Amino acid sequence: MSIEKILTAAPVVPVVVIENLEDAVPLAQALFNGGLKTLEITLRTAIAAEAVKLMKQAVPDAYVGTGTVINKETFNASIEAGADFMVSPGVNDELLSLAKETDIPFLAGAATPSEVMKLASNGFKYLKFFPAVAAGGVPMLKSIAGPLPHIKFCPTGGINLTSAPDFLALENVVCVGGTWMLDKQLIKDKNWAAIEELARQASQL
Ligand SMILES: O=C(O)C(=O)C[C@H](O)[C@H](O)COP(=O)(O)O
Repeated sequence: MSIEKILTAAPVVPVVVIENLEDAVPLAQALFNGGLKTLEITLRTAIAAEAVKLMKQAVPDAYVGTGTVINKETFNASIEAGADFMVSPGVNDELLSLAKETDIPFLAGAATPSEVMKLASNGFKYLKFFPAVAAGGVPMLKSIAGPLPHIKFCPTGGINLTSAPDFLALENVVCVGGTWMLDKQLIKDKNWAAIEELARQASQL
């Protein structure tokens, strides 16, 4: 499986924080049925790895990956959970060497030209641009495309339904990450139909 295929399956990658394990499957189904084929599950909660396993079983056609992969522990937890891909908000040398040892696609994060260049020299062609809005948003990505047009990004961080199209219009953007379709109150109410509708809206961008 290539990171390109995973990132181009839909225009938006939902960045999911699972607070209750019982929400994992209906949430994944709602997102997938709404057209969001690639799901990033952040390893920020203790149950996240278990959630990834359940989601993969219940929605086998989705690409279910892990987010917040920041060290060896989260890297290994991702492998153990059977993640289809991994996402890091940045990168460090430990993660770089771990990523080379696995076939699981690894989406590393960068926020500056130097970070992009370092990852490009390590063979990365697709990167997470994080934190997208805080790090300069659309103008920053346009500037990076000047000297580094071959690197493609999934900008994430501060993007919403209104701003997503401006990012998606850029040549060097393949998809955006976001949380706006994961409305906390709707999840609390277990209103999966409404989440599916928000996902559908996002998938049609
Ligand atoms: O957990 C990680 O590894 C992250 O990189 C953080 C997420 O990408 C942001 O939490 C996105 O959240 P929004 O700003 O609401 O779009």
